[in-house]
Amino acid sequence: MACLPTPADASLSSLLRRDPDFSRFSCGLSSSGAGQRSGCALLDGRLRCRPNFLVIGVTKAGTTALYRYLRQHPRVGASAVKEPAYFGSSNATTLSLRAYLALFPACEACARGEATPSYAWRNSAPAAALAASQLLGRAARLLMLVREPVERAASHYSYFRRRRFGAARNLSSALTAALDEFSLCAAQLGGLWDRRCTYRPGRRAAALEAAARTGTGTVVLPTLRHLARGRKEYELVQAGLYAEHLITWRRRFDAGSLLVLEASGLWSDPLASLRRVEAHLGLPAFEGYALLRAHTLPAEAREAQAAARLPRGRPAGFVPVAPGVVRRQAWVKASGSAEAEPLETLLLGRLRSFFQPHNARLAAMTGVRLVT
Ligand SMILES: Nc1ncnc2c1ncn2[C@@H]1O[C@H](COP(=O)(O)OS(=O)(=O)O)[C@@H](OP(=O)(O)O)[C@H]1O
Repeated sequence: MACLPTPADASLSSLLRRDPDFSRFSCGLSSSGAGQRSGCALLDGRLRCRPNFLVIGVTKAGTTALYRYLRQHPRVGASAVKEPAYFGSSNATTLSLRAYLALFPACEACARGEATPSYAWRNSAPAAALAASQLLGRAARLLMLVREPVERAASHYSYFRRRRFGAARNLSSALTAALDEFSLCAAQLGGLWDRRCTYRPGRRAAALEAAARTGTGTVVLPTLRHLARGRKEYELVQAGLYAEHLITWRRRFDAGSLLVLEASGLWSDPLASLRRVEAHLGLPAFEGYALLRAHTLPAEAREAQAAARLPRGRPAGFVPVAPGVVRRQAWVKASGSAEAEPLETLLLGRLRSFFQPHNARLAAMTGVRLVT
């Protein structure tokens, strides 16, 4: 009887190793051909089904809206909570497999899935991709929403501010700190850019330091040491390195498993995006979506909506909003005041040259073009 394979890389797969239900569930799957196809098996006498799709990210690119749309489709069994954050986590609060599977309806013929926007890009992304491929199989479907990275970072920063994460006083200083950290990391690890700076740069710094102490490695500048403290500002830029994250996830899943969608497309023409999602998940087209409105829209966007000729029956939240309008909205929110916080030309130039090669790689890999 073939069960889930033993993880090849034990250090990455502690989640899989420490939960005995993994082997029991996977053996149950393997014992019946039908179960294997549907991804459902008996676990302690109850039918449990693994997800067969994941919305892996990215944070602040409209994942809540996509999850809410998917919940409406009659053939989708979405998880009972939006962000179980099951894969990749190694702390004690991680859900057990049993609790995770209990989030999904035991519908053998439906597409079951969840949306955890941090799967794609966090330091734990390589571990999450491996664990997800081991539970779901390499042919599972993945969806990743991307958003112009500066706009995304501004939205993310406004969330940090509300939660009092990070030390930066405003969006500009947060982004400056993040860019400085990346430059330092890249400079110390060699070359203008180094993929090793994408995940756990602090760990790299500590390893280099240890090597330097024993005389076998490079001396690390003290300035890089603070990366080991996992500063939140770093995440503002880290999450926007979409091509790097794609490479990480593509390594673990079949070619064609991953669909990348642009957030602004989901917002401006949700039905067109949802048709692509349905096709990717092998679902029939659903005609009954209740279209969601944007959570918040700035006054300019509301005026633009009012002035626009709306297609009959389409709610106002879905009129395309000019990129500049959305961008200003994010900056207003990030600054926490009614006044927009314009980013200085110098900083914008730095951000553009930082993200440009990443955006170009994303375009080459997926055809999705983001202009910073
Ligand atoms: N329909 C529509 N139109 C315009 N904007 C929309 C829409 N749906 C979601 N959003 C914006 O998406 C941002 C939230 O993204 P997420 O749901 O992925 O956030 S989270 O990671 O789950 O916290 C958040 O962006 P900001 O407003 O810039 O913060 C939402 O306003």
